Amino acid sequence: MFNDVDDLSDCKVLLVEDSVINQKIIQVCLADLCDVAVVESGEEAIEYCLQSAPDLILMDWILTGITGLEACKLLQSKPSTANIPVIFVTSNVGESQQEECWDAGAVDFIGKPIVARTLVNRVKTHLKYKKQADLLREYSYVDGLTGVFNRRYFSQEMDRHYRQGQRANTTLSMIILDVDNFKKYNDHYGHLKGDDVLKSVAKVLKHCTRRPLDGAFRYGGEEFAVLLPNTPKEAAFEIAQNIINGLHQLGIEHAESPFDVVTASAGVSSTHTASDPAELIKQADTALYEAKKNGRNRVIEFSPEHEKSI
Ligand SMILES: Nc1nc2c(ncn2[C@@H]2O[C@H](COP(=O)(O)OP(=O)(O)OP(=O)(O)O)[C@@H](O)[C@H]2O)c(=O)[nH]1
Repeated sequence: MFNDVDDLSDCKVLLVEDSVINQKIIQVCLADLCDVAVVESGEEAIEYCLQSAPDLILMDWILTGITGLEACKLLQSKPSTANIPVIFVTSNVGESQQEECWDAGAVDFIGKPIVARTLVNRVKTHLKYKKQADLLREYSYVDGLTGVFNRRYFSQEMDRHYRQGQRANTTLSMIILDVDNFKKYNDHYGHLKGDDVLKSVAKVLKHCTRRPLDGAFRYGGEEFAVLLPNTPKEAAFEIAQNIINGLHQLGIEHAESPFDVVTASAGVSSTHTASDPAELIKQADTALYEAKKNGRNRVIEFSPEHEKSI
């Protein structure tokens, strides 16, 4: 899992330094290790990090405008930048300055004048830590069998997208999808073949949800969820239909199904009718129940009528 952390060439270090000579020295030292971007002030550093987070920041202490220490504290206070490790590069290495570095949230400091080997080794060590932490976070969010996100991440993403949709006044839609007659499939073909079916479903989901904010999740055993931020229910219905058709067209033999191939059913809901995340999920589930009741291999969009029929 961690074999690829030794290659740091895809890592980006942001150097916050207003001395051109120091910029050049550090860039030359790190040239063979990783990518280095340079900004000259704390304000620019914060703006840069909000656009695209680097893997590590090398921060000068004394800068024009806010100090490096203040910039570090500001970065630590924002959820989207708090994970970026900051190393101070400073000639202020007295005891009280070191205390201030730690208090500001820095992970390390490097004294000036710079010793090339120390700089390279410290940067290498912290980039490796960062890469390992990123990988662990990614793995803890991904379902091991299917490669789509897991249910824990679904809960986080649901909350985040719901709140974002409320703020921006946009519609969040969701799909819940369940493989049809899957117990019979497992009983007939065996559990391993069943696992292959789940992998195929995940592939179709990934193929049909391509916008950057769309997310596909394994919601339960043979149940999947799709979150579609900024997507009206009509468009969500179409995406669900594409998924159902896509799976049907794979033509995976299912001798125990009336369709002869593996199919799935889906329920669609949106914040047009749901007023909180729990209701959004419940409504998609209700619509899925209707799809199963109406013969399977189909998509049903939630309607308040369904609640009366339960
Ligand atoms: N192979 C495999 N099977 C799983 C996994 N998770 C859940 N299942 C199986 O999925 C089946 C779901 O069965 P049911 O809930 O009865 O649903 P169904 O047979 O698909 O029937 P309908 O949903 O009504 O069409 C059970 O047999 C579970 O054991 C998994 O990770 N791999």
